[in-house]
Amino acid sequence: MDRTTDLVHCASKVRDISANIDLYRQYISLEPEAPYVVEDCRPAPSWPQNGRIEFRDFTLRYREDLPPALDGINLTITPGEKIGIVGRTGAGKSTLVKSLFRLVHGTTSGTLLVDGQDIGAMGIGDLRPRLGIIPQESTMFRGSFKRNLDPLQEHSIEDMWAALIKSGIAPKVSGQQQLFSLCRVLMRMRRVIVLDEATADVDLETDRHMQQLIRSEFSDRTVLTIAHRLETIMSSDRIIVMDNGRIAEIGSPQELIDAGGHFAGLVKANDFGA
Ligand SMILES: Nc1ncnc2c1ncn2[C@@H]1O[C@H](COP(=O)(O)OP(=O)(O)OP(=O)(O)O)[C@@H](O)[C@H]1O
Repeated sequence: MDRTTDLVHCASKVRDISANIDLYRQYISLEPEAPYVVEDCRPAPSWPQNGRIEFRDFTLRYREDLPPALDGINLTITPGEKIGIVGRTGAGKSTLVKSLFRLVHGTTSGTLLVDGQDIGAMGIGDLRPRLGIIPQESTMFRGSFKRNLDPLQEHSIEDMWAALIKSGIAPKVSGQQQLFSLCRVLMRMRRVIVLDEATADVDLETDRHMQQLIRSEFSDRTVLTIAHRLETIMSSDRIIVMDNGRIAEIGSPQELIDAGGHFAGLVKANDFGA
């Protein structure tokens, strides 16, 4: 009986050890994060001043054996432009915006410039904090409300209150976390702001409130929006339709409606009318 117990004990130990080995293998196979700062390629403290984005023949593969998730993207977004991004699932929408933050691990070719600066050459510590993002799922961590809102402690309490009041976070019952992310972005007011399905989980009223705020507060900022609801991006200056890692359609909403392609189909299906 004792031997059986010993055997069971041993078997469970072996299972634990092999699970740890698997975990260790996963850790050592993780790609190292890019350098935080590259001394000879540091942007000016005021960068980016305008918010011009240029993808030049930009290709990204998550793995060598996979087809490109972005395939030869050539795109110039002018300062202050509002860009809506749509496309089927897996079309490359998230990869496109995450590339701006270098949040995707993979191999790239071509260049991605923000205000003339090659973002692939600089450290991620000089890149990521200079751009704004409202992701689909906001990160909250243990700590005070203020610490969550301003983790780097860059802002005054007045700035924080101004952002909180503008966002209308207090009386809202739904979308609190998204409004919290909006507050963070409102406090920092970066030149380039990305909304990656930011309002997918909020109700229509909160979505409209956020869009209205983005239009008024970020009127001179470059804003890229991947939208769950078509309504969210109908007032964009230009719409990009992604398909299979490529830009399939690009133009103003009306131009794309007139062209009668994928976007026009979406508009019709959503009963927006031409
Ligand atoms: N971490 C990853 N590793 C490998 N392939 C990935 C990874 N993330 C995305 N892909 C692939 O890259 C392509 C583009 O994905 P991406 O998430 O950018 O599309 P999407 O248009 O944002 O889709 P969705 O609307 O579903 O979010 C897809 O073929 C997807 O399967």
